[in-house]
Amino acid sequence: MLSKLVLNSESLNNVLDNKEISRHSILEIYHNAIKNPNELFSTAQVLRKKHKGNSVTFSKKAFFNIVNLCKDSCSYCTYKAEPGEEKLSLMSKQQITELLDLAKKYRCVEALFVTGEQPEQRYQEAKDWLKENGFTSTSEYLIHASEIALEKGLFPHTNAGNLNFEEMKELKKTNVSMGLMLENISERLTEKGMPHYLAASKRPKARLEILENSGKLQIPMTTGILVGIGETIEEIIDSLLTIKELHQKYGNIQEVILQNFQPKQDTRMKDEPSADEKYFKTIVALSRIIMPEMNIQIPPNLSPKSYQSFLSVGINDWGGISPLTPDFVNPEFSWPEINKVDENSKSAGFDLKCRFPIYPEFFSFISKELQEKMKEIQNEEGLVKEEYWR
Ligand SMILES: O=c1nc2n(C[C@H](O)[C@H](O)[C@H](O)CO)c3cc(O)ccc3cc-2c(=O)[nH]1
Ligand SMILES: C[C@H]1O[C@@H](n2cnc3c(N)ncnc32)[C@H](O)[C@@H]1O
Ligand code: MET
Ligand code: SF4
Repeated sequence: MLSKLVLNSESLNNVLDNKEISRHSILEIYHNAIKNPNELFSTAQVLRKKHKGNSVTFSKKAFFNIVNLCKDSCSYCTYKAEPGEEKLSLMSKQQITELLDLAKKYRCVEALFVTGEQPEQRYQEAKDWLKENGFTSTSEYLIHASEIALEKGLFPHTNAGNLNFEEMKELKKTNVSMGLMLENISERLTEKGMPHYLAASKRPKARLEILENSGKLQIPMTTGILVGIGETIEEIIDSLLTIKELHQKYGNIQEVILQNFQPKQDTRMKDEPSADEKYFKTIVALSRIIMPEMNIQIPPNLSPKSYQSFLSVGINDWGGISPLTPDFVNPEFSWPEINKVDENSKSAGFDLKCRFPIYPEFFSFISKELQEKMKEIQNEEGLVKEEYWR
């Protein structure tokens, strides 16, 4: 397969020969791809086949919108609620338990716990809610929720923004993996008028520190970038190189999500265009050549008409797909039916597989107890797909 690909680009030939690629070459590849993307796309495809074969994975999940009060304000976000708003979510222990039971009935394997950024630091409502449930911090509550999830046979994956070292250390006991989007490594995007101006937790230094901590703790980590928020291509490439360096240093990045920005009413970015599909695809392919062995994910609901075409530019994962809860971050984009994703993956030439919220390559990072619990519901080949996508 490799020898069949005849490329004009010396840089892409180097990539196929497993040579390290410089920032300068990546930029050059990008600019050539803007004129004609074929060589970049076929290189990404070859690497994808080489490292991931013909399979594409997903995790069957339920999305727990634990608390959406948030001390930050990103200009693109409608997840965040203010006290009194209709969309405000403050899940009680009982609501969490009920949703876990329902998720189990639907045969979900993942409980995705999402929160705003340290809500109790800014809102009395959050403090009261924690107190009513018997806790003093959001992370304490998440630790408790994760324990119940495990008891019920679901595997927790928490993305609660910037948690500190001790909080992550505690959550590692029950979470098979955790998530934190880098978003972007650019300081410029935190300046006045930019999307992260009012979000201290999105300062690159702050996010990096958390990701570094996840490395020191050897937590299988999901991270990624948000594409289309006014960044330059240099800033995208620097963000991808940052993730690559983190992984070279600690070995714990299990997947990279490439999330395409979608504008929303009632946000400061409502009049900005959504991420351009050609631009987005080029970035997907660049990610594959920068990190040939990485698990690379795009959410299918954010490209409803064309998600399957991303299989031929380098992705190998669809992320969490929920049969019962909305995507509370992008509620206007419902998740496709798993059957449909199967069909579409198949007609593009790929084999859909169900995975846990931790990829098999990382099983050794987590406790024996957690590994045993996962083994209870799978056979030698992993999760039996037919059982998990109805
Ligand atoms: O695998 C993950 N996917 C995460 N995703 C991806 C999510 O499952 C969906 O695929 C996308 O939101 C699609 O809109 C998030 C999406 C959000 O919009 C907000 C938060 C997250 C957090 C995670 C996460 O921690 N891990
Ligand atoms: C949880 C993740 O959801 C993503 N996120 C937040 N708002 C949007 C939006 N408008 N469009 C796409 N993704 C978004 C961010 O990347 C955040 O980290
Ligand atoms: C909708 S964002 C949810 C997770 C966290 N608040 C973050 O931005 O990273
Ligand atoms: S994206 Fe996360 S940190 Fe930013 S406002 Fe929304 S909930 Fe808060």
